[in-house]
Amino acid sequence: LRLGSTNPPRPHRAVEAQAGKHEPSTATPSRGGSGWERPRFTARSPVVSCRLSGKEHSVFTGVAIVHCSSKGDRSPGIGVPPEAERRTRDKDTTGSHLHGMDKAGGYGIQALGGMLVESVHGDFLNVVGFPLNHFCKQLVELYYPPRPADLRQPVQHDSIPAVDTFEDLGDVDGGGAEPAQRETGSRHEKAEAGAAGQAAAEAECHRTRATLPPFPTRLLELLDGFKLSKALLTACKLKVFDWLKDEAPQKAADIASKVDASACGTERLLDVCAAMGLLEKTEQAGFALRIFTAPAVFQDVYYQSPEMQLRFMQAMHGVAKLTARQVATAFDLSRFSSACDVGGCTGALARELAREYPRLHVTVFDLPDIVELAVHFQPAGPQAAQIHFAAGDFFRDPLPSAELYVLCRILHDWSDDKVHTLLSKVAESCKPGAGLLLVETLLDEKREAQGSLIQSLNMLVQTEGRERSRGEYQCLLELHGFHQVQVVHLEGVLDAMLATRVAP
Ligand SMILES: C[S@@+](CC[C@H](N)C(=O)[O-])C[C@H]1O[C@@H](n2cnc3c(N)ncnc32)[C@H](O)[C@@H]1O
Repeated sequence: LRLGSTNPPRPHRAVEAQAGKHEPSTATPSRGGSGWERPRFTARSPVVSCRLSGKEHSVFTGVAIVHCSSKGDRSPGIGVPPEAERRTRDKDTTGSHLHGMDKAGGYGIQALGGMLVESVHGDFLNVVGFPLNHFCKQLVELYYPPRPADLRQPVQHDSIPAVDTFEDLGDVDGGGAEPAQRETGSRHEKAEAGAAGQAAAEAECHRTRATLPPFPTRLLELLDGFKLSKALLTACKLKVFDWLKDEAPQKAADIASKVDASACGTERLLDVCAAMGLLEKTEQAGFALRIFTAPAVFQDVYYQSPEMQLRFMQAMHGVAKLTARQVATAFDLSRFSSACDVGGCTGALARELAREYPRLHVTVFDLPDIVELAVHFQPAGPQAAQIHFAAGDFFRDPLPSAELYVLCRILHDWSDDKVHTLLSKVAESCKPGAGLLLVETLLDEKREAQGSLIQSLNMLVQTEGRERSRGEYQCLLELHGFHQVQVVHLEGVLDAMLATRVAP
């Protein structure tokens, strides 16, 4: 697929001069019963072209112009105006393919869908469905707020100013807030008026700056993120990482010749990969693949500072509150009188267990710092007397004794070795007949569920863990003496498994 889009519909003089050169050869969609307005051509045309069976097909969609001129507030993703689509289908046998293309926005080309896209003509963000028009207007409001005098004479904003006219907003044609200077009076008068005008403008500028909101850094980070993902896809497509896989560091020029790309472009691409931490760059040796040898440890990732700890707890608390009731009621746990929620964080699940089983006493076991902060998450209520907190490290310290152990979203954080260590500790603490309630997202056996595979990749990037299938968990449980495994799929992504400890 090749996707094309157009940028601002308002003509900039420099671009206007070229208008016509890029006008589409196909007819423009006219206003019909479909609600689409006739687009006005100003500069480049929004063209979607696709290569199918080696043949290039270009389709005029009217995407950006139609939306910008009629609605004014959102530029869409790829969306083919119904009439344009019909025209093209009538003319071309690629109708079904085009139908696929008009869903390109839905495939999320900014994310994994980007893998389908060979190249983008025009503005990537416009193809994605970035609300460019709205965005530009907001920028203008941020940096060029209208003066009271301008507000009295409303400016017709039938469209956004072209992006490349932003620096020129003082120009009347540019549609900005600064009115043009009038040519009146003698040279001397003009010079005086000019100086006074400039002083006033500077004072105005200082005042405006002082009241400006902070620079939108997050927005720029977001844009950088889009660009980084495209750079990464390009590097993968050129097989840069494959060329570096088994070899010593290489100079950009050597890789350029292997991937058949320009030396300068390849060097920039490799620099971006190095900045992302995927390659290592040394001036003498060149670029080498970065080997991730030391997997991250949970605390190092999430608990780097007290602020991060608290933020993580807040996130966990929110998620746990959403799922706690389902977890607590997945099985009948009324035969247990004591439970230990291992890695129970803020105690959100403990509270739901206590509410559901009024004779159950629950100990929440977590790291000392977390237990200390957990007080901030405890609401008053009748369950409070059923819940206690105990601090410790579940790899090193003895676990509180209980008839039921709960491991909710714990094992997926850890490597197989660590999971064995933890399960053997739980098994040691259990008497025969004790229960183990395991809550995780089970990978489907064929590993086809994209969502959980992506989640599994996420676990690897963020921790040393991974998601596992029902079979894998069952093997782990049985290896540690837990049998009679029952599984319940909860609404959403979680699954609950209940197993019973048998006599060793
Ligand atoms: C992913 S959270 C799950 C929290 C909770 N079980 C839930 O499902 O919402 C993992 C929890 O394990 C705790 N944890 C991590 N390493 C630990 C350790 N070595 N000893 C005790 N708790 C630990 C963390 O502090 C955190 O509360």
